[in-house]
Amino acid sequence: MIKTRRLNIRKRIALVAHDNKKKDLIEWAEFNKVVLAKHELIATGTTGKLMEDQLDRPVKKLLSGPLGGDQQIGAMIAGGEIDVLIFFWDPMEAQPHDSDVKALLRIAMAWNCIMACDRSTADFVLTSPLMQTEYTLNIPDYSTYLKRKID
Ligand SMILES: O=C(CO)COP(=O)(O)O
Repeated sequence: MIKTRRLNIRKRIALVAHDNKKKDLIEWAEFNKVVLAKHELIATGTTGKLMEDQLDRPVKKLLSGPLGGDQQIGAMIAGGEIDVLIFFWDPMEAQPHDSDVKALLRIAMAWNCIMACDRSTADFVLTSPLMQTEYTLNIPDYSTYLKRKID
């Protein structure tokens, strides 16, 4: 049986950016302010504060990334509480919480979460007609894998 998840028209978008990428995310969010206004925003602590100031609207702020915010977003993805992840991670600088960053990227892949890690992909995601409709997301079927683990 194929498992699916129904995404509403109003998507729950998680926003996360590393320090060297925060300026990029702010500019991107300002450019896309009108579209973003139609959706619910969730973010790691510092990113969320910057987004609130820039967009002049409430953003659900979690802990700062290095203090557990990345893990909170990952848990929300696994729990079906995030529809889209916009994660501007820094490819040029190692982070003290690299293991959390990797875990977030991994769990997003594991759940087939819509994800963009740079401005061009984020633009393509946000302008997709699927953002303006309900959407049925297929959840990968790991039952064979799980069965193999139990056998
Ligand atoms: O570190 C982050 C993502 O890995 C982002 O966290 P902040 O938004 O709290 O800076």
